Amino acid sequence: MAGALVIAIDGPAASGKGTLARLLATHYGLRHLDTGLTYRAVANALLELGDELGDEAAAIRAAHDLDFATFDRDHLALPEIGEAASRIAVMPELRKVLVSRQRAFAEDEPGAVLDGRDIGTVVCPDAVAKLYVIASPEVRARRRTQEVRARGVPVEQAAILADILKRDERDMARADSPLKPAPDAYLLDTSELSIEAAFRAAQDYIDRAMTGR
Ligand SMILES: Nc1ncnc2c1ncn2[C@@H]1O[C@H](COP(=O)(O)OP(=O)(O)O)[C@@H](O)[C@H]1O
Ligand SMILES: Nc1ccn([C@@H]2O[C@H](COP(=O)(O)OP(=O)(O)O)[C@@H](O)[C@H]2O)c(=O)n1
Repeated sequence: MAGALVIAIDGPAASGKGTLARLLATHYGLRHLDTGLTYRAVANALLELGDELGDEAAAIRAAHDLDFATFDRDHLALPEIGEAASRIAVMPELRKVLVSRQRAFAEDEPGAVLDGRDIGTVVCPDAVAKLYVIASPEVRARRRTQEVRARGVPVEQAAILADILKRDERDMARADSPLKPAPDAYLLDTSELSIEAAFRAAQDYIDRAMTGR
């Protein structure tokens, strides 16, 4: 993996991880993987097969079959799939399969930006830069509500807030790879920042991390 440059971005639901990851990948000429989509796609496969969400063997088969290049982002963005994703994300053997595939993606040249919940702590602990992105629950619920409505799905902000809080709690409380900042992560609160300002703050930190300053 000599030379692969990896940027890890973690944080709670709708904090702005994916937005930053896409912008940073373009800026640094890296590939991007939204690891949340991998959990959402497995959950979606189980729902489509009519399988129980608790069937770990079926989840593992779906994880092996995933094509990381062709996620149906619009469909996977539905709130009920996010909820189902966080329920299957507690399964240790499923996580092993997805983590191994995510790591392989990260290690390909020239490197990549990965965003999720356990990138800096588990998937890529040696990443050159680690960001932990947060925003207040109210701000996150407002942004996510606008985003889902823009996709043509009518949702109530109160329901989105409840979904976000429930998922955060489950993601932070699970035994395997809980959501938490890596000890060496840079904390970025985007509550009061525009996308542009958040990007500049992230870029400034990453430039310093890459030059060892
Ligand atoms: N700093 C920001 N200011 C305003 N809106 C933002 C900001 N960062 C992200 N958003 C918007 O908030 C929503 C959630 O962001 P996203 O990057 O998808 O979060 P995550 O990947 O953490 O779930 C998106 O609609 C995105 O455009
Ligand atoms: N690296 C990751 C990424 C997502 N997940 C799980 O997948 C769910 C959906 O992740 P996501 O990143 O698509 O969610 P949002 O932050 O976009 O709402 C999360 O609530 C987690 O339970 C995980 O466990 N580990």
